[in-house]
Amino acid sequence: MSVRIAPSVLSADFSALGNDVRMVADAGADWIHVDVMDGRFVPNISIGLPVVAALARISPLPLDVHLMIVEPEKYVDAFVEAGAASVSVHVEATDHLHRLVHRIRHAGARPGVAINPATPLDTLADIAPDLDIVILMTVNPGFGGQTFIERSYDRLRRLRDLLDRTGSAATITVDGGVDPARAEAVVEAGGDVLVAGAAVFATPDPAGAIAALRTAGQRGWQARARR
Ligand SMILES: O=C(CO)[C@@H](O)[C@H](O)COP(=O)(O)O
Ligand SMILES: [Co+2]
Repeated sequence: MSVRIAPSVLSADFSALGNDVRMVADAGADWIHVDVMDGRFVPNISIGLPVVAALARISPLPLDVHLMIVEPEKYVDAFVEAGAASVSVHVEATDHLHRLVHRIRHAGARPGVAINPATPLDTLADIAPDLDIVILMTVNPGFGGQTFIERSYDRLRRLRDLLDRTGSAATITVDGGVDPARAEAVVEAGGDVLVAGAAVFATPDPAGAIAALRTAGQRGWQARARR
């Protein structure tokens, strides 16, 4: 196992989404991260079910769907049906996280939980063993291209400890403001999957950015293994 790279199509060219997905797949990305925003849980509206279904038809890579929506219980089955390989819901968006996580798995996708920068990590302690993915938000959700919140390194280390302590095999996805300059430290602190939107799609050389994320991430992975 090694670091995985998940470009976020939030910063892709929406008029040529299929091309952008194929381009990052050819460049060696591992997952396609799809940010679904409803204008209520977050102050932005992005894409929804028809786009996920269309991407699922053409994507050579698994779709990692990040739901930033209220009442996610109304929609998780539909996103799995649309072709999501993993579906993550926000811990802040539901009162019935255990039921929802198991519903996602029962529907046939890998369940994940995303957590905002100000939410105590301990909220995850009792659900962690049931998760495949924890998305640690390193910006406030809602927009691509924001600056990584520095305090996230400490949260990453504490989340890694929490997963070890609770016997959880979940991977940690680091989401927001990740770029090649931060990738090594982010992985060394506990990240397994690097989401990158602007750092991939808002550069003139997306393939080079993916390679740089992987090289730096691998260094962090090795440093973590040595500890
Ligand atoms: O979920 C989100 C934002 O809410 C992210 O997935 C962003 O889309 C990542 O974009 P960058 O910060 O890497 O530009
Ligand atoms: Co996201």
